[in-house]
Amino acid sequence: MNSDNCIIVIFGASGDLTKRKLVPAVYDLKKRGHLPDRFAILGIGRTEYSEESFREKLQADMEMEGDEANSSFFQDIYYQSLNTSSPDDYVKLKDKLTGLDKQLGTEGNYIFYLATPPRLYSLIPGFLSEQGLNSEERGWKRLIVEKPFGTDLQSARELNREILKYFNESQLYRIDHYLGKETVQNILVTRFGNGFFEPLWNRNFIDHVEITAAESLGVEKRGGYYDSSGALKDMVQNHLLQLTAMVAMEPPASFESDAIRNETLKVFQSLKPLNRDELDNCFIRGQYTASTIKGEKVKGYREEEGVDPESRTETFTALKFYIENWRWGGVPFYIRTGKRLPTRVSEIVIHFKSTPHKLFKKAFGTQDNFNKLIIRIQPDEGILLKFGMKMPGAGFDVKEANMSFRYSELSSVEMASAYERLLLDCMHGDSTLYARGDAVEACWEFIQPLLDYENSDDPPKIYGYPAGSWGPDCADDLIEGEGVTWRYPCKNLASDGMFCEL
Ligand SMILES: NC(=O)C1=CN([C@@H]2O[C@H](COP(=O)(O)OP(=O)(O)OC[C@H]3O[C@@H](n4cnc5c(N)ncnc54)[C@H](OP(=O)(O)O)[C@@H]3O)[C@@H](O)[C@H]2O)C=CC1
Ligand SMILES: O=C1O[C@H](COP(=O)(O)O)[C@@H](O)[C@H](O)[C@H]1O
Repeated sequence: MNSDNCIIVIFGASGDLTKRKLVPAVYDLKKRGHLPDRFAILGIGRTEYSEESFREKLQADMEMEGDEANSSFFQDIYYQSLNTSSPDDYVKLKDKLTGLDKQLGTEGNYIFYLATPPRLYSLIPGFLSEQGLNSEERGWKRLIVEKPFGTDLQSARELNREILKYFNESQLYRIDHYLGKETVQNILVTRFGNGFFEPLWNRNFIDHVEITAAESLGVEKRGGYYDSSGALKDMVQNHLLQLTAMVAMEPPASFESDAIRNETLKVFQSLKPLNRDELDNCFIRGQYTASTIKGEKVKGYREEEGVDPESRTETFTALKFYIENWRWGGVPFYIRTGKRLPTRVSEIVIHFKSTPHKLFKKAFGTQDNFNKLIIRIQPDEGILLKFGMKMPGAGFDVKEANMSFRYSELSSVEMASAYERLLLDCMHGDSTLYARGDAVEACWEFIQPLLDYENSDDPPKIYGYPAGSWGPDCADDLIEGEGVTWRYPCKNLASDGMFCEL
C-alpha cells in the first residue's frame, strides 16, 4: 500500500526516544521504500538547533558517517524550536508547516507524535487545535500519543476526555509498541489462521497460561521516570495485558480495526476484578538488589541514578488472575515482568491439561505433563511445541520432545522494528495495532486496586532479589499445581546477593 505524502511532526525531538527508536524507524522505512515521495520529519523541541545542527546531532546519535550520513534521508529532516507551553509558538509551527507543504508538496497531511514528558500530552493537542492543526479540511491530521497514557484510572480518563475535545478517536493513535512486534501479531495468525489450535484453545484443554516479559538491563538512565512508575504501570497495565488479550480474545468477525479492538476490549472487561483480600496471594512485588553477575558487580535499584535511596518502587511484579468468560472460566493466567532478570526474553506459555489417565506413569513410573505451546516474542522469535515421546529401548520411558519453528526461517527479509511497523500503519490510517481509549481505561480499571493497595497505609510487601536472578523466591508460590512452575528459559546468573524483604 502506498503512503500519502505527509510530514511527521515529533514533539520531544531532542529526546531519547526520538534518537533511539523514532528516527531509526523512519530511516528503515525509507530504506525499504515505504516512505512517500514527498515526506519530511519536523523535529520540535525547546532546545535551539539550526536545521543543519539537528541533522548532525541525529547522524551522530545514529553513528552514521560517509554515504549513510549523506543520504537524502537527512535532507528531509527539519527542526523548529518551540516552547510547548507558549500559544504564540504554535502560530510559528503552523507557518512552518504551511511553508513545508508549499516547498515539498506534502498536502497538509500531518502526524503529530507526542514524545515529550507525559504532562504535556493533554496540553499540546489544545494548542494545535487553536491553530486549526487538528482540522482535516485540507489533508488528514493524526496524533500519536506515547506511553504512559495516564498514571491511574482517573488520569487516563481525564487524558482521554481532554484529547478527545480536540481530536476524534479516529485521529488518535495510542502507542503500545508490543502490538507492533511481528510475533505478537503472529499470535492472531497462529490462532485464527490454523484449524487445529482453536478447538483446544479453551478451559477444557488449557490448564493455565504463563506470560513473561523479562529484561536483563536495569533502569539505565530512566531512573527518574521509572521510580515514579514501577513494573506494574510500566509493563503490566499496557504490554502484558495487551499480550493477554491476544491470547484470550475471541476470533473477530473481520480484520477491520474495530472488529479486532472490540474483541480485545471484551477480554479486558472480563478480567475478574482483583479484590483487596486476595491480593496478598496473587500479587508479588520485588526490587533488585546489588549482586555479582558473571564476575561483575551490579548496582542495586536504590543505587541507580535518579532513584530514591529508600525507594519502594517495584522492578519486578508477578500476578495471578482470571478471565471470567465462557472460554476461560477457571483457567489461571500468570504474568511476570522485571528488570535485571537473568536474560531478556518475552514469551507466552500455554500449558495444556495432562491426559485424564496416566497410563505410562502407572506402569513405568514416568509420565510428566509435557504438553506446552511456547510462543517466543523475543529474542529468537518462534514457536515451540513440547510433547512426550517414548525413549527408544525396553519399557515405556516417556521423555519430553520438541517441535520448533523459528520465525527467521520463514523469510530472509529482516523483521521490521515495532516502531517501524506502527509508524507505517499510522501513515496508512490503520489503527488496528494501537490501543483504543476504552481499552486503555479498562486496563487501568483492572490495575487500580493494586495501585490503591500500593498507595495505602498498609502497602504490600516488597522483596529484594539479587540482580541476575528470576525475582523473589515467593513468585514461585503463585503457581499452584503438582510439578508446575514458571518456565525458566535461562538459569539464575547472580552469584551472590540476598533474597530479602525490603
Ligand atoms: N525513551 C524510551 O525508551 C521510551 C520513552 N517513552 C515515552 O516517550 C516520552 C519521551 O521519552 P524520552 O525521549 O525518553 O524523554 P527525554 O527526557 O529524553 O526527552 C523528552 C523531550 O521532550 C522535550 N520537551 C518538550 N517540552 C518539555 C518540557 N516542558 N519539559 C521537559 N522537556 C520537554 C525535551 O526537549 P527540549 O528540552 O528541547 O524541549 C526532550 O527532547 C516519555 O513520555 C516517555 O514516557 C515511552 C517508551 C520508551
Ligand atoms: O515500554 C517499555 O518497554 C521496554 C521493554 O520493551 P522491549 O521492546 O525491549 O521488550 C521497557 O524496558 C521500558 O521500561 C518500558 O517503558
